[in-house]
Amino acid sequence: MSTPQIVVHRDKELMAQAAAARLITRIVDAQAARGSASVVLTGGRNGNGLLAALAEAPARDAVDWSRLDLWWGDERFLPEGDPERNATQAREALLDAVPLDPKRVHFMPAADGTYDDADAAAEAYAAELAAAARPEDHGPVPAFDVLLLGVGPDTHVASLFPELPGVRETERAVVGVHGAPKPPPTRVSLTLPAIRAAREVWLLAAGEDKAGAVAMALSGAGEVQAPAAGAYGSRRTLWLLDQAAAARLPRDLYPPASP
Ligand SMILES: O=C(O)[C@H](O)[C@@H](O)[C@H](O)[C@H](O)COP(=O)(O)O
Repeated sequence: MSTPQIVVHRDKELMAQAAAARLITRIVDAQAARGSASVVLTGGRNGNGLLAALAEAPARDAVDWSRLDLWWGDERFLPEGDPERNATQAREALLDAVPLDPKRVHFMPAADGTYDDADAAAEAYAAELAAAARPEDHGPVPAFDVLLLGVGPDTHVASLFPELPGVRETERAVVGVHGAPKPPPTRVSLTLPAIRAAREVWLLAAGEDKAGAVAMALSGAGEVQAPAAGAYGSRRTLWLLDQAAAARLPRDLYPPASP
C-alpha cells in the first residue's frame, strides 16, 4: 500500500492537461523499460477530460500506441455503441484518433446478448484479465502501470458504491453491479483487490461537489463507507485535484496550488 500523494491544480482544465502530460511520460517510461505499457481507463467527465487533453497534447506522438494495453475499471452494461458506455466516450475522446492495436484494447463486454447478465460479463472479463496476467504479476490480474479512477460525490470509484456488495468483494477481480445509485443501474466493475494490483492508481476529482468526498476519503474513512479510501496502487497513489475539490482538505496535507 502506498501513502496518497495529493496534487492540486488551479482548475479542471489544467488538471486534465497536467494529468495527460503525466500519463504520456509514464507510458513512455514503461515502454522504454519493459517494451509495453498498460493503462486502465475510467468513465466520467474527468477521465474523459484527461483523454481529450491527451488527444490535444503535442507530446502524444511520443507514445507507441501499438504497444499499449488498455483495460477498463468499470463499464455501464449497455449495448455496444451506446453513447452512455464508457467505451464509446473514450473512443470519441481519444481512442479513435490514435493507432492502437485492437488486440490490446480490452473493452468490457456490452449488453448485446453474448452474456446473460452483468455477472456473466464480469466473469468473462475476469478470465480475460487472468489470461493476460504473467507469473511476475503474482495474481489474477496484470500489474497495470497506471489505473485511472474518477471519484464520485459519494466517494464511489469505478462502479464500487458505498455499502453495496461490490465494495466488499475480496475474492473476485470483477463483479456485476446491480442497483447502482448513479445511472445506469447495471454495471460491471473491477473490485478493490484488482484495483490494488496496479503499480500506480491515480484518482481524479474536480469541482466543489467533490470536496466532501475527497476530504472524507483522505481522512481515514473505511473503504466500505468510502470506496475511494480503499483505492491505492502498490507503488504510488496519486490524487489529482482542482482547487474546488481540495477545498475541504486539511491544508497540511498538500502544498499550495500553482498560481
Ligand atoms: O462509469 C462511471 O460513471 C465511472 O467510471 C464513475 O466511477 C466516474 O468515474 C465517477 O462517477 C466520477 O465521474 P465524474 O468524473 O464525471 O465526476
